[in-house]
Amino acid sequence: MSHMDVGVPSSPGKFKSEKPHLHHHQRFLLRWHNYLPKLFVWSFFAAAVLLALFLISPNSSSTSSGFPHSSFTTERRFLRTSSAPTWGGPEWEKRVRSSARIRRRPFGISVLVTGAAGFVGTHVSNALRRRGDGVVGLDNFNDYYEPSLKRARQALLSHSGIFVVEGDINDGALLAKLFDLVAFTHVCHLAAQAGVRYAMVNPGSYVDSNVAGLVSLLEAARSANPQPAIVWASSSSVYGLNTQVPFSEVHLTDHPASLYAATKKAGEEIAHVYNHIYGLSITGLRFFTVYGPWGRPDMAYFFFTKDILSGKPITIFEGPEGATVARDFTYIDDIVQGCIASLDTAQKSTGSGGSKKGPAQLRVFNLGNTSPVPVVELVSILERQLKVKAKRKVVKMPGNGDVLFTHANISLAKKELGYHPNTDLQTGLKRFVKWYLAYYAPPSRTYLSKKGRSGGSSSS
Ligand SMILES: O=C(O)[C@H]1O[C@H](OP(=O)(O)OP(=O)(O)OC[C@H]2O[C@@H](n3ccc(=O)[nH]c3=O)[C@H](O)[C@@H]2O)[C@H](O)[C@@H](O)[C@H]1O
Repeated sequence: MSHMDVGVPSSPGKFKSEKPHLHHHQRFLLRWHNYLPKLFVWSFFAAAVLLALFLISPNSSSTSSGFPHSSFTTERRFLRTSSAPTWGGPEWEKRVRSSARIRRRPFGISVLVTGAAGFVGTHVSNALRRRGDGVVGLDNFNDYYEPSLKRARQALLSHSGIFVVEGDINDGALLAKLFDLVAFTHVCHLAAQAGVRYAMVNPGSYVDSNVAGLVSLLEAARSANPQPAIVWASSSSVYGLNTQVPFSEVHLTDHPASLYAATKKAGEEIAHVYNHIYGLSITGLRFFTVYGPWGRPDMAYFFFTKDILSGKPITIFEGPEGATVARDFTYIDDIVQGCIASLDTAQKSTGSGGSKKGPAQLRVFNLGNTSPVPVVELVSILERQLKVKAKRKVVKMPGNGDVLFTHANISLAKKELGYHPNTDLQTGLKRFVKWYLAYYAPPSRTYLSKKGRSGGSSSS
């Protein structure tokens, strides 16, 4: 029976006289029948609002650097990776093998580059390919920062004939498959959860990538036959609260100031274990604040550029009693030079079948620029390059894991790797700004529309 048949009022009171003819349970049912459409509409509306809030949450509560203003509690605990990473199948295997093929005989190497769609990963992969080495990339394309930038880097690599496998370093089956398909001579392990301050927002992601992910990678490498030599990204942050300058590899690294630093330090200890037990040849590189074209939007030089151009204030940290905060900013090409020299000088691993046949090489190098620059000076250089005055807001450095200064002693890398950084901050930032303006095309309306297209925020 429809409500039309029984004359259920369209508005209360209109057909009041008909109501008493109905039994109590009928009236109850009719009332519900009447409310159901409304209930449905309101439920639908509430669900839509919740969904919209969920979808916009990563950007709406973020600063340019991508972190929530209001609190450091975890607003989004897990990073999203590419929707459905798929691997396997004859076509996929063909692409992996073809990308790994060495074009430079007899000395070429075949390298698995993890984090290949990342900043350093892209540059290293390209440099290897340019000289004819085999390169296969691996990246999970997570949304720590705008995935569109990672996709653009992937397109660049694809243009050079490099295949980037979509997958996670924690996927042991995928790693085993890759080592099964290709006898990689080297792994350049650059996949990591980067960023010092974000460790207070999403600590779990540091453990997942920098500890569990590293172990997963080393497990696959020690089981591979032949075992590859490993070169991997540690960090200048392991020096933590060390006050001896310049930072040397012989200094203690027992006082990390952030969880990021602690996971990198843990990585160095884990490397020692895999070298000791399984004979893996391992080289850890302590990178000092790497910057340049195709860089990371979560880093200060990058989001300062964005904010200066859009007229937003930038926050510059200062130490206690106005102490200067400084970094040994290192240009990407110099870092690439150090990575490639490390790959070229890496000795073979000595293990096979899960046990070592003799001692293997274990190294750690600083890769810095050796000339720290105050952050205020970095801002002045950017102002000159961009021809826009920054709206500076100087604040006391919050207790967020940052250290006051970094300064690399690079004599060991000079001696063992022939490492000679030759790009000063002025020159390097000029190249970065040129790339940035071309990529985002500010400050015209094109900039705004492109920004929207690429996801807008420079959050991770
Ligand atoms: O060498 C490393 O091992 C690390 O280098 C990088 O960390 P950092 O040296 O901290 O770089 P970055 O964030 O660009 O801050 C630069 C400066 O700006 C200051 N800073 C920062 C933010 C801000 O709002 N204001 C400010 O003054 C800040 O206090 C600092 O003095 C990598 O991100 C990290 O992944 C790791 O690789």
